[in-house]
Amino acid sequence: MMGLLAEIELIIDNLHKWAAPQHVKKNLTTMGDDVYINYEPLGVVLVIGAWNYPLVVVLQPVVGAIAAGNAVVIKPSEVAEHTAKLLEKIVPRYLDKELYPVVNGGVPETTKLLAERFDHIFYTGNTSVGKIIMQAAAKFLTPVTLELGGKSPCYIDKDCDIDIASRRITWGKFVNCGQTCIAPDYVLCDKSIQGKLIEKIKETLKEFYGENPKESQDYERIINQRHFKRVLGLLQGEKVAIGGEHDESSCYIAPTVLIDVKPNAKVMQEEIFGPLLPIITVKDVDEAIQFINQKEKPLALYAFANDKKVFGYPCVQNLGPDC
Ligand SMILES: NC(=O)c1ccc[n+]([C@@H]2O[C@H](COP(=O)([O-])OP(=O)(O)OC[C@H]3O[C@@H](n4cnc5c(N)ncnc54)[C@H](O)[C@@H]3O)[C@@H](O)[C@H]2O)c1
Ligand SMILES: CCCCCCC=O
Repeated sequence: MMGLLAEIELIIDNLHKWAAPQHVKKNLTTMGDDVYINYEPLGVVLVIGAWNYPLVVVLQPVVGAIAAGNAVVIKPSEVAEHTAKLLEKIVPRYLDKELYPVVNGGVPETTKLLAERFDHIFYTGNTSVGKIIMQAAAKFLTPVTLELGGKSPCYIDKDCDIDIASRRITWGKFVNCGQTCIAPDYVLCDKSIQGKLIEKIKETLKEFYGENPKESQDYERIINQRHFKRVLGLLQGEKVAIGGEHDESSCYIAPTVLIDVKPNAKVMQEEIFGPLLPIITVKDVDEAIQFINQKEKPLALYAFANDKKVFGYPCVQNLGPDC
C-alpha cells in the first residue's frame, strides 16, 4: 500500500508538468511552425494483474492510466480470489463503473477480453502468458507493457561484508515467501565463503522469523497447492543446507538454502518464485558474469563487493531493479 500511495502522490505532484505540452527545438523542416509535443489519452486500457502483490500490481498501472486520461478495464488475478472480489466490490464505490469496470475470472474470461480491441494492454505475470498477451495485442497492433518475471542472480564477492550481503539477501528472498518478481533467485559465490554465508543466513532467519518460521506471523505461505507442488518439485534431489521442511495442507515451505547445486539442475531452469535459495560456487566475478550471461536477461542483479572492478562490468552497471 505504501508504494501505491507514494505513486498516487508522485502523480498528483507532477501530472501538471508531465501532461503539459513539451517544447521541441525547431529544425530546418519545422522552422516556420509551432512545434511542440501534445500528450493525449490513449483511449481504453486493459490492465491484467498477477496474484503475488494483488492490490499493488493491479492498481498501480490503473493509477497511471487514469492520470493519463484513459478508461481502464481492470482484470485482477483470479489466483488471489479474495482481493479480486474485494476490488470488484469497492472499485465501483469510488470510480465510475462504465469507465473503470472490474472484470473477474480466469483464463476463459481473460481470453474473451483479449479478443476485444484495446488502445493499450498492461500485463503483469509470467513470461509464457506474456507471449499470449502480445500475440492477442498484435492482431490490433495494440501496444503492450509486459511486466514479466525472471531469474535474478546475486553475486557475492569474497571480499565483501558478508553480514550485510546475507541480511539483505535473506530479506529479499524470503519476504512474501519468495513470491516477489525481483527476489534474489540464486547466489553465485566463491566456495571459501559459502560456509560463512550459510551461518549468517541461518542467524538472520532466526532474527526475522524465530526458531520455527512456521509459527512466525511474519512468514507467509505459498499461494496455492499448484504452486506448492511446483516449488517442491524444484527441491527434489537437491542438497539442503537450511530448511527443507514443508507441509502440503497449509502450503508451507520453510526458508530453504540449497548447496552444491548443478547449473543444469531443475531449480536453475526456471524462476523459482518460492522460498528456495540455491548457491552455486564460482571462482571469481568473471565466471559469475559468464554464468549469468548464458541465461535470459533477469529483472534484477544484486552484487555485493568491496572491489570496484565488480561494479565496472557493463552487465552489472546496466542491470538495476528493472521491474
Ligand atoms: N515485473 C513485475 O513488476 C512483476 C510483478 C509481479 C509479478 N511478476 C511476475 O509474475 C509472475 C507471477 O504471476 P503469474 O503469472 O503466476 O500470475 P497469474 O497466474 O495471476 O497470471 C497473471 C494474469 O494472467 C492471466 N492469465 C493467466 N493465464 C492466462 C492465459 N492463458 N491467457 C490469458 N490470460 C491469462 C490471469 O488471469 C492473471 O490475471 C512471476 O513470474 C513474477 O515474477 C512480475
Ligand atoms: C516489496 C514489494 C515489491 C513489489 C514488487 C512487485 C513484484 O513482485
